[in-house]
Amino acid sequence: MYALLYVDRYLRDTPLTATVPKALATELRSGCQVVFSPASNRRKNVLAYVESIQAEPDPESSPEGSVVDILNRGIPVLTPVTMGLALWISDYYMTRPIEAINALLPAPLKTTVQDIVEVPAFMLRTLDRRIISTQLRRDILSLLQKQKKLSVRQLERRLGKKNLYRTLAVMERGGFVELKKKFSSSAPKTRTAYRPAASVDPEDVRRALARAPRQLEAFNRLLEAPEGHLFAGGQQLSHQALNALAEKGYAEKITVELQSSYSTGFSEPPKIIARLTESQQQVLFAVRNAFRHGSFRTFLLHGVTGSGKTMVYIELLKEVLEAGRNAIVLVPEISLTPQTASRFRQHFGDRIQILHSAMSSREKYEAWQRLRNGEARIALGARSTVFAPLENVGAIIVDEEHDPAYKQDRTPRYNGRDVAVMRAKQEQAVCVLGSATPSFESYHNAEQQKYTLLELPERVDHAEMPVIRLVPMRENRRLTPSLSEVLYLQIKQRLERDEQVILLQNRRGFAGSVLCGECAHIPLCPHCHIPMVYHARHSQLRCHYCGHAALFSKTCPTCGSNDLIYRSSGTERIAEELGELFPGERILRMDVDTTSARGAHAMILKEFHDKQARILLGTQMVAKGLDFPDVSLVGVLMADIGMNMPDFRASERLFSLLMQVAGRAGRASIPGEVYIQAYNTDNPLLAHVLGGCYKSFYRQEMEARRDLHYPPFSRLIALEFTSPEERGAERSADEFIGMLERHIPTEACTLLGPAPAGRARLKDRYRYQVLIKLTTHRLSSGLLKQLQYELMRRWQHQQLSVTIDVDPQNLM
Ligand SMILES: Nc1ncnc2c1ncn2[C@@H]1O[C@H](COP(=O)(O)OP(=O)(O)OP(=O)(O)O)[C@@H](O)[C@H]1O
Ligand SMILES: [Zn+2]
Repeated sequence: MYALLYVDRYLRDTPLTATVPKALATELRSGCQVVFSPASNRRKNVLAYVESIQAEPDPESSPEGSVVDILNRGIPVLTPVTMGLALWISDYYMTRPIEAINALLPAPLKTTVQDIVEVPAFMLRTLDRRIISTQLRRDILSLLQKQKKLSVRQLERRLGKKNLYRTLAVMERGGFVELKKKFSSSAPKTRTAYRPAASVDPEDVRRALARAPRQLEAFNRLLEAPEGHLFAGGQQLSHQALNALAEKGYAEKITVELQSSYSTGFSEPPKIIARLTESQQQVLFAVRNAFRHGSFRTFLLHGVTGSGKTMVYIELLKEVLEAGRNAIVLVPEISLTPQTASRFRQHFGDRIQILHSAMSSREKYEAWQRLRNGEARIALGARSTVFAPLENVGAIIVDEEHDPAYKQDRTPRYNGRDVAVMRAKQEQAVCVLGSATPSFESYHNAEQQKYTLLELPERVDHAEMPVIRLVPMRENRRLTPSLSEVLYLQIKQRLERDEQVILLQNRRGFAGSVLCGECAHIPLCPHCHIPMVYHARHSQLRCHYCGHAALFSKTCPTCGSNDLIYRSSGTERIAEELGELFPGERILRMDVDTTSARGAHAMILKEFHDKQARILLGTQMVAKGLDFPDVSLVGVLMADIGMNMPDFRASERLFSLLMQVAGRAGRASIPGEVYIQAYNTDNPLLAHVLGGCYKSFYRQEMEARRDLHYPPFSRLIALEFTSPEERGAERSADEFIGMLERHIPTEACTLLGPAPAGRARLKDRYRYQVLIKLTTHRLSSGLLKQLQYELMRRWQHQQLSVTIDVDPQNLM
């Protein structure tokens, strides 16, 4: 027998043939993970995946080695559907099948170093020699009896024998051994927390701390902590203050076990929703009918912010589970939307498996196994959750389908949303793409009847859409560099009424750049040649692309002048300005810098949810899915950020950001208002935002896209040529265009470039781009890949790397 295999680290486009020994033949199935032993070097075993099994060898390819062992107890790690997806991805996104396969399996499954064998406790007593039929099995058992636990590697070494997995799996089925994975973090995760000391009277403590405001505040917050304790390092709760409290005996240090896998660190009391609204029911009815029909169909659910899309998903999934089928829910980034995840969890309990990037290897591995063996029936998580090892999937939901986070920015550069549609097709499932601001691609597909459009034009419970107002910054009095008097008064009013405010500034750090008023010098990143961002807290300049950091000095490094101008405020500076305008008010800041610690997002959102703070300031993170009833005001500090980016999707992105953040206001009984500060008030996009109308914006933008043949009127393939040598990057791109033109008719596509990329140099590499616009034809994946390899081979001396990005989301 022969198997066609995709072998790890063998960068090939087609599977290779391997012989299968008789002993393995009955167990081997397609999708199995196996050990491949190449004929050229018998000792160099590699992991591989079985594409298919054949009785006869391929007449064109002779066997290159053999399958010597089967992993994962012979249970295929790829189902026919996920194998099909991997092959589709490698073809559509022009990568190698093994790269796609590796992308869809969790890391712990792709290594055998943690594999261990144990003897189950009872076996130690009841070893029955008659059952242990072979010498090898007896040897294994006697070794294990001495050691109780050995890694598979150790076992192999001691026995001087390799490829024991199949034997071990047979022995495991007989109950003689247990095969496990050992993870370094075997102990449950814990964290130090603080709680008020039991023996003290809060009033005494408050008096004693009258002169230590930080400690006093920390103590007050401990008293109010919902779970009775707080962790250090969260917003403004410094280790120092808490330690001081502990030393004085006012607080106690305790160790708290962190909840595992599904927990996102955010929870809220369940909300009882008696019944769906009329429009929710209509939408549910349409999707449910398609589901009952049992055939593939994709819906685009265009529902305004706060229209109750989540409840529709939940009701649909209830029916899917009842019908005995399974489901997948994709969200852009789970840490940013813990609220959505927790609502699903409330309804489905253990039947849902939440996949979280902050999970440990062990948690990831266990979650994967739970889905593979049917213990959990809904997988919810970010884009890679589309590969969940579930069988018989009946529905796939993609929440906030417009979000660019669905696109993976490394090989394979797939879009989770598009893979979701492909998977639904292969599973004969319904697929629901939901958004208040659908991507143009999806809306166009709906107009073309490829998707079925469903709408939720109103908010639930008669909540009104927020009123949106523009604040032209040139004409308005400013109280600080970033805050107009108008917005200030609005914030003040909300605080007086004890309502909440969300403020958006889509730039982090203190100042986007620092300009010398004397000599006009701007510090640039030495690796990327773009302005370094000033971070006041660490007194550092940082490059936001490569992370390079340098010490900030208050004098200009070239002329020594003290006259430095801080341009383009970031969240850090705005937090400082707000602190001055609203002394004593706690301001939560949410951006990449404040959320790097595990669980930090959830902590900030929880504090805001519990009204321990009334102002939440942040980057685009604050625009995502938050559903807090007391938020009555949303302020955008500078809508101009992102207006003039050289990317044809810049307007679409900004429109959707503004609409999404506006949508956080007035979601319950308190009406919402939105104030948008902008300099460039003529930008037509703003008029559409003020009108709150997606369709009018879509129509207008689509005209421009049609004229310029941009997606959805064409398909784009972006190629990037990078090299430490500028010449190499540019010339190879040129050569590529020449080669491509020789291979394809000119009318098949438009070629743009080569041109330096939006960020022409990143991390010491020069970047040149070529953009292929395909209006009618398709390009064969094989041709482009062949040209790619050819070029990399020819320009090896300049360390050229060429990446192909199909349907690129980011042209910078
Ligand atoms: N039928 C209903 N009756 C009462 N309240 C409801 C109903 N359906 C949903 N809600 C509530 O309405 C609020 C908004 O719902 P949800 O968060 O699902 O909106 P959404 O459409 O996802 O909005 P966004 O696009 O802004 O994320 C939630 O608090 C939800 O609990
Ligand atoms: Zn840099």
